[in-house]
Amino acid sequence: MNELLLPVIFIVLAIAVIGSLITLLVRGRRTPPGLYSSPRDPDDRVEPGPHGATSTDVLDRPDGTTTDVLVPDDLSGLEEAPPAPGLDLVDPVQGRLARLRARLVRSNNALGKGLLALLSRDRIDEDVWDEVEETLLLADLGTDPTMELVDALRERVKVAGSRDAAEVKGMLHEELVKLVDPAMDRSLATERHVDRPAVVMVVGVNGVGKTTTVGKLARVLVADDKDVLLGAADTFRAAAAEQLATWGARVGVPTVRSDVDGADPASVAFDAVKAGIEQEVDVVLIDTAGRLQNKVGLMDELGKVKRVVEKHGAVDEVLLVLDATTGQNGLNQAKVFAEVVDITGIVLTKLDGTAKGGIVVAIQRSLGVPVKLIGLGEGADDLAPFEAEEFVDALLN
Ligand SMILES: Nc1nc2c(ncn2[C@@H]2O[C@H](COP(=O)(O)OP(=O)(O)OP(=O)(O)O)[C@@H](O)[C@H]2O)c(=O)[nH]1
Repeated sequence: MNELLLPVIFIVLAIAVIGSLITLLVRGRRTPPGLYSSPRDPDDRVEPGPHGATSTDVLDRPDGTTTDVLVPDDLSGLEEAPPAPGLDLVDPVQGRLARLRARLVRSNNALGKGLLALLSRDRIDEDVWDEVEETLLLADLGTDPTMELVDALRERVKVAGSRDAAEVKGMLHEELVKLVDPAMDRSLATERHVDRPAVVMVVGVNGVGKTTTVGKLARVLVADDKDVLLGAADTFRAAAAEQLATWGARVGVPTVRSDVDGADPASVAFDAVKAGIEQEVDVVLIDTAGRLQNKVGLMDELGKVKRVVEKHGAVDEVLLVLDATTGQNGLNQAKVFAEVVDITGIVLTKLDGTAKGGIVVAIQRSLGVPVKLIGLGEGADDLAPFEAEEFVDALLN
């Protein structure tokens, strides 16, 4: 019996040892956590190379010729890549405006304080209403919204017959929220389609913060578990593609760019979306060059970028970036851009540096398009989804 038992034990032990070795070998060959496996799933992350791209590729252009565009490699080559080095941790997006409200309060509370001081005077006569009007106009609220607000408040104060500070503040709060319009749909169309990514184009004049906004938005989307790809269609400014790729690399997002200065932006944008389709990403964000609204050639070029991208399918969002500190000039820019590319949302940057928060209302009114995001600083996570109530709260505190 013992003679039989010994070989059996030996065989069982040998099988166990060989099994363990095979398991270890298979584990060692798996994709490091965080890198793409094929096909992609929402949690995969790309390992950025220099400039955020992982290799160079030559893609077909829509017109059949070729262009040198740096496209992140397709996913197969990433299997053996080392784990990503420390990527940035992104601040949670939920409640960002509440966290950044100190910035708004600092720059805009003179408006709220001024209005409250006027409205809590013992006697509110015509002169006081004139001052209220002036304060609102100075905050760039615009003429029509200012008149509406003054009329509504005048009526309510008369009916209430009250000068109680808390009550007046409550009325002002309600009327301002109405003007900012909480009912507008401020969600970003960044849901992937069945067969292609959502495409977001970012447009605007020079220096308003387009590239910075694309970089910050990439972080917002990554924090929301989305696979993102950036397209550097700002081929005007030499440093723009590098700046964009650096933003992307910080959160493991690849960038499609051209290595030729002054390359055709439509071609780069087309190639970016093509790469996004091939790599099954969720969202492609396209940065475009700053262009003055009165330069017809440049505005035509922007229209072309959008039309060429749309050979892949409709663009989901066209975000117009406006610098809040430029006030009414932003309105003129907005109107011209809206004629060339259908604007679906406004990003209002540099609201941390101006007391003219009223521009939110003016811009929404003149375009009929909601402010979807606001920039409240130069920090990587200083971009917040816009919320009407929270915004008015910050103005009045
Ligand atoms: N204070 C503040 N600065 C900002 C904000 N957004 C962007 N900036 C700064 O604005 C400057 C211009 O930003 P860019 O992103 O390079 O602007 P751009 O529109 O891409 O510029 P061009 O490509 O030249 O048209 C940078 O110094 C940014 O840090 C913001 O919300 N607040």
